[in-house]
Amino acid sequence: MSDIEASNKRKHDEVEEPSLKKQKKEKKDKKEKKDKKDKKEKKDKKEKKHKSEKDSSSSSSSSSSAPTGEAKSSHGYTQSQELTDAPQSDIDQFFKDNEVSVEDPSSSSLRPLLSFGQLSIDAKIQKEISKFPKPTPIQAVAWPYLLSGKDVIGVAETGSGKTFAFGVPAINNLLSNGTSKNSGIKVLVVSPTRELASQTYDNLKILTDLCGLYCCCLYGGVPKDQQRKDLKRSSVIVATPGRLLDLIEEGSCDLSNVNYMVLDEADRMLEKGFEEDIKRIIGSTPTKDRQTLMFTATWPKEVRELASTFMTSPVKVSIGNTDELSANKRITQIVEVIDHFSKERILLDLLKKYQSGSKKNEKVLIFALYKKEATRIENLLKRNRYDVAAIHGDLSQQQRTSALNDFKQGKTNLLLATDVAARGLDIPNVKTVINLTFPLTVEDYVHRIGRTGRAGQTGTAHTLFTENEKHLAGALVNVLNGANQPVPDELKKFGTHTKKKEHSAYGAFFKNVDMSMKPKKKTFD
Ligand SMILES: Nc1ncnc2c1ncn2[C@@H]1O[C@H](COP(=O)(O)OP(=O)(O)OP(=O)(O)O)[C@@H](O)[C@H]1O
Repeated sequence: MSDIEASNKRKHDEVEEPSLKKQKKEKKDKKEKKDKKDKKEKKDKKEKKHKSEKDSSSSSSSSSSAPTGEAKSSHGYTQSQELTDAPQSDIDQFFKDNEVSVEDPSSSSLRPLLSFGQLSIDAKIQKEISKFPKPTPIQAVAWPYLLSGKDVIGVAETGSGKTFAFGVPAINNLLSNGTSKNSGIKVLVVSPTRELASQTYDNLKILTDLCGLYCCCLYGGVPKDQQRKDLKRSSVIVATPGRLLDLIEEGSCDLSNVNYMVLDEADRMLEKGFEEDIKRIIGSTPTKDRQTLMFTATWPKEVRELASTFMTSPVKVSIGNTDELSANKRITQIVEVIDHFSKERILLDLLKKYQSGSKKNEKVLIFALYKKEATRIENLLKRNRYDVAAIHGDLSQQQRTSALNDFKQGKTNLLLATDVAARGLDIPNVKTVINLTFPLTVEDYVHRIGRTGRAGQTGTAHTLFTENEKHLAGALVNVLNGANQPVPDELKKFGTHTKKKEHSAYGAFFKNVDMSMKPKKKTFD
């Protein structure tokens, strides 16, 4: 199977595709849409004019130095007196310790929140979030900009609290804008997989429940009826693209009131294959006064230009050196170069190593690349009397959900998954990730191993690497070096040539993008 076929196959595992029926309906609606489009174009012209006036009113300079103490107030955010009074040396130290970099076209230089006490938001949300000792760096730096109404690109390592980084301002902004149950959908979070959408929903629901608002989760593989009902009263939705488009096109989901939109795992959502869906979804939200957020742990140059077309003067907040692809440094990475045919025997040896004796009950997550491989390995493990749960695209949604829950709750300590589980999933206490087959990209590798070592913990990732993946050896060596991990000689033998990642839309002609450039605006019907 070619890489492209495999990649497309994988995407089918992960994202709900709009149905054929819908495509027919689309044709029928085309004429109607054209009439609407003419009207909309007129409206958009006016909005564009308004936006470019807004953009040009802000300076285009950018800064990555620690902001100074002057009290700031904009769009409902006022810097607390405590933060204003904090010595500049504390702010400088925070920037240094956490390798923070901020590129802010409007030079608003908002100080990071060094404690929850410096955050002035709704008391109920404040109380809930204060169950943690302090904001994580991405929360500390992004919150002031998000509460100020800025578009933000947030890049920080796996397991660093990005969900609340975008979730807390989302719900607080709803409250400060006086949102009620009848205000329509105001907040939209788009996620690449059903499991991640559901997890993000669980997190946001904690906050909306506290505030008397409703949140709902839209994904495929389950009936639509309940989702249609939930949509009627929800202010916040978390959705996978396919089901969301289905519900938009049948008229059950109206995004025209959305003013806060998040692309979670943004680089994945902007990849070819999802790009068209994302354009259609964004095209259903208002262009004017929409705050747009992109969050991820990996931000390849290839997607940055496309991202900028959806955003207005975004502030880019990075924790760590995010210009280079980098992995969480608390994860011990072991890479073993092996012969393809010895994989299964080595896997059984690794399970003895990572799940026996005092480690008997430790959670291990195994990644395979294809559904067929996952099924074959699941059978192998069962034959060897391992109690293994599995998540991949050949299983029903009910089977996927119950496998993940069993693993989360520790009912089973071994989970076998395809890349459907690579991004975002926050599973407590995964001690070891085994990459049985290397993923298609090194970005996916960083996300896969990020299922361990979350929220300040440590973990181990053991990766089997074969000659079939030698074109990724150079990029993997860079990730290992960046995290001070040993590089096996056998890996170096493949050479350290790094194959440039091609964007399927821009191909070999892709240009690296200057983030200080003014965004170009595209309008979608
Ligand atoms: N301020 C905080 N202090 C400590 N833990 C936190 C804090 N905020 C969130 N967490 C916890 O950290 C864990 C990881 O958070 P989250 O899932 O949001 O990570 P992420 O950065 O989105 O990871 P990924 O890149 O894999 O999607 C969660 O269990 C979450 O509850």
